[in-house]
Amino acid sequence: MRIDVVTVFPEYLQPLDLSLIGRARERGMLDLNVHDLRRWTHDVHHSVDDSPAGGGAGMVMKPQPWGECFDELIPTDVKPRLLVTSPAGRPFTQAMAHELAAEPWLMFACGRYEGIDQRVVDYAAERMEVTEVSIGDYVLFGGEVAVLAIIEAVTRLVPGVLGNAASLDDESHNDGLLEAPAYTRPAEWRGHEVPPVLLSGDHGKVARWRRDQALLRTAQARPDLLEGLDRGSLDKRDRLL
Ligand SMILES: Nc1ccccc1-c1cnco1
Repeated sequence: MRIDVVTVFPEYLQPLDLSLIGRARERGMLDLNVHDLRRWTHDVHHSVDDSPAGGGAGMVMKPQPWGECFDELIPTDVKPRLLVTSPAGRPFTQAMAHELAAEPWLMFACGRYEGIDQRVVDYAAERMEVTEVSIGDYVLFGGEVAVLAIIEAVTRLVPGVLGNAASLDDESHNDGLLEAPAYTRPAEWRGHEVPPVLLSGDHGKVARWRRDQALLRTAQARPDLLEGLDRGSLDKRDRLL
């Protein structure tokens, strides 16, 4: 998978040099490139923003650098899927992570200030698939943090990036539920015990306990997820809870 990130703060993306993503890049599993948008500016101040048309507070990212960036990075015959991080975007979910993990080439445009001139999105949408995406209902200084979160969620689904693929099986949102609580040694710690079923060696009982805990946790913290759950995926015991 190829990923390009265009940002005015390339150093914000340095965490992508670390850990499993960094290793996947070294091994050639991820072709990930970070580009400074100011590379496509021509004035002495390398300006990327201007006053908002119609007035108002703040500044808007101007279209010219983005247009020249696309001209250089995107050939005529092969197009990336363009993700524009924005508070007004489509909510990012695990389902979208799976959708994006199937794409051969992703390009992320990190907005700053009051956003990117809308014509950048409209112009790009004439040439490639463009999705404005949000990681939540809150306001950040810019899109870089959102891009880090999305790239981590997506690349860990790319075969070979996550060492032990089994880790993908029992995690939150994978089966529509939040994951069960996790424990390790010692069996008792400061008056708190590991639930005895987890030490029983009975794999069937452990699996049932984890499923019950996942359902209870989801009902308490995210009842909305239960509404969206395919009822067919609930077995008879689930319905008793
Ligand atoms: N607040 C923001 C400001 C700029 C670019 C993205 C965002 C964003 C993305 N998801 C939530 O917020």
